[in-house]
Amino acid sequence: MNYTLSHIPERTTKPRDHGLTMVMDKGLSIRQVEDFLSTSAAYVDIVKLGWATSFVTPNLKEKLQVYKEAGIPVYFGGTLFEAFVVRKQFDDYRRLLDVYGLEFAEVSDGSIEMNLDDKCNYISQLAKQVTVLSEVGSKDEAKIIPPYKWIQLMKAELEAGAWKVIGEAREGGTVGLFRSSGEVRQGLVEEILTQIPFEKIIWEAPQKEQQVWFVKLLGANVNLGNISPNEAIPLETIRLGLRGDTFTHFLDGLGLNGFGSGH
Ligand SMILES: O=C(O)[C@H](CS(=O)(=O)O)OP(=O)(O)O
Repeated sequence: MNYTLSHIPERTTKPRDHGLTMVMDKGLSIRQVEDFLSTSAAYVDIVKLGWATSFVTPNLKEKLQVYKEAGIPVYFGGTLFEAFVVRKQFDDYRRLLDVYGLEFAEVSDGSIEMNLDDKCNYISQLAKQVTVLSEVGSKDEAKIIPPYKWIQLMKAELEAGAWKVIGEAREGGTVGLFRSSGEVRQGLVEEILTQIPFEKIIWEAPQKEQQVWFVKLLGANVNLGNISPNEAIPLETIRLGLRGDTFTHFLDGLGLNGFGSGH
């Protein structure tokens, strides 16, 4: 930090097990990645090259090298995994991870139908090779999965070897965990949390109001994903109670009583 400020919520430190910020890169150039990392590397734990953008991104190996030199692991979006699976190219996908030296992979079924046994099988096979993030939830806004089902899927996928489970929201934050308006499906989140430790879940929360909601519910060290590159620093200030949205939320807990009512 640039200067000293007392009473700041405690943050986990890198390499973090929780309190993760997952940024979605949807096609940054190498120069943009260098600029992004020069300001934000300290606040980014893992980067997803969104959906199948890695298929068409130029200079992919060089770009991955830039992230590697910054010590930030990268993985390809779950949609790419699904694109390989529907084409019966799972073995090619496994080889691809090695060719690009990736240490993380996402398993998802947001765009296709996949039964849980098959999904768990993919997770356990990939877990022998890389660290697996598995995503729960559909990209189809008409497909509402009831809370008990989210819990059942998350439990099974963690047991199959996923390091974390990701709650689906897409780039816009309007499906899965959220209503089409972007409002959090609060009952769903609360029910999930009765069964799954919060440290095991990465909540996709691309909108500021969604990030604020989760930080208020679960604290500075909640795992948040699908953060856009230019929102990594703003998110860190939200986590630390240094933006208006969470400023008063943290005061009492930090021993700064009596300032929480807006004066
Ligand atoms: O689900 C996601 O966050 C993304 C991006 S979007 O759905 O295409 O907007 O997909 P993923 O394949 O996990 O990157």
